[in-house]
Amino acid sequence: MFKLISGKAIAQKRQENLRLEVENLNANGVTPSLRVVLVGNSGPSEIYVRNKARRAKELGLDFNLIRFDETVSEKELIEFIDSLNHDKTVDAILVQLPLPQHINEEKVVQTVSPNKDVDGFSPINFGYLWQNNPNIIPSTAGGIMTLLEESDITTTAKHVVIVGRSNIVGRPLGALMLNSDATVTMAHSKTKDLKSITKQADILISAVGKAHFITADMVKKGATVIDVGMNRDENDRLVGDVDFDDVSSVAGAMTPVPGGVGPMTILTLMEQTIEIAKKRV
Ligand SMILES: NC(=O)C1=CN([C@@H]2O[C@H](COP(=O)(O)OP(=O)(O)OC[C@H]3O[C@@H](n4cnc5c(N)ncnc54)[C@H](OP(=O)(O)O)[C@@H]3O)[C@@H](O)[C@H]2O)C=CC1
Ligand SMILES: Nc1nc(=O)c2c([nH]1)NC[C@@H]1CN(c3ccc(C(=O)N[C@@H](CCC(=O)O)C(=O)O)cc3)C=[N+]21
Ligand SMILES: [Mg+2]
Repeated sequence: MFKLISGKAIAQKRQENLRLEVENLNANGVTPSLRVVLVGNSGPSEIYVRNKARRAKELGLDFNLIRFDETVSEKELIEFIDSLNHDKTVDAILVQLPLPQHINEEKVVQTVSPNKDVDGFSPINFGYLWQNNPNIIPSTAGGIMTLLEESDITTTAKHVVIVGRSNIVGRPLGALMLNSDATVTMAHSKTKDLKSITKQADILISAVGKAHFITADMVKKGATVIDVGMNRDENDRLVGDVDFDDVSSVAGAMTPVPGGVGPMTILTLMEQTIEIAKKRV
């Protein structure tokens, strides 16, 4: 038995409730507002921005994308973020990553006020998460937890293997899985004999950024496989990290790309923007 997990369908279903919450806030004179800062351009960031703008519009959020040229100075960027921190009409701030080489990413992330840090990347929110006392959490990791919940896939006592340890995906997901009583293994580019580790996973999550990276020989029969990757293949098609046709013959459940984790990331971002805005009522 094989189950295709549609993040798209789950996100659509939950968005209906969100719309009602926004109506409720509107009745109280509050329109949740989100500001997205994008420096230069990268493929995955452009997809993210486009889809966020669409969902925000459907929900009636006050959404604004602020683009900076790749050559913007660190100082100018930080001053701009600080102006958003002080703007009372702004609930939530998201700075798209990665940033260009000449800009210190840590410094920029630390500039975002923890109260408006809808990505959950600020050290305060990251710390809360790792103390099992989460406040605002990173959207992709949060979206994956919702996706599993909605698919009745439990995490307690499961062996969860996460490939990738970035601050955006792998690390926060490791914390959430640990908080949810999974036994967690985090693998990365220095991991020895990766296949022997991924083969142990009841739930395997790939956040590497390489097309066809996960193949059937790396997956235990019946395992759940979650594909975070956003890559272009040889034919310039959008694909994940998982070799879908190969792995679907052994996995028990799997997310597609597109239509898997991506829509859940956006849903979670919208949910958290609305949560922050509720504090204004
Ligand atoms: N769908 C969504 O909502 C989202 C999708 N993405 C996509 O997910 C992918 C990962 O993103 P992100 O976490 O930002 O990427 P990063 O490049 O920051 O991290 C990649 C991770 O993969 C590890 N890695 C690289 N090569 C190997 C290897 N051969 N074996 C094992 N591990 C390896 C790296 O290890 P090391 O740390 O040792 O370098 C690193 O930890 C990208 O395709 C991105 O576009 C990202 C965010 C959201
Ligand atoms: N601060 C920050 N936070 C992030 O969460 C972040 C980031 N920077 N930088 C870029 C990556 C990438 N990312 C995506 C989110 C959703 C889709 C998405 O909507 N995917 C659709 C694509 C469908 C399509 O339009 O083709 C899907 O998978 O179905 C893609 C990529 C978030 N990231
Ligand atoms: Mg940099």
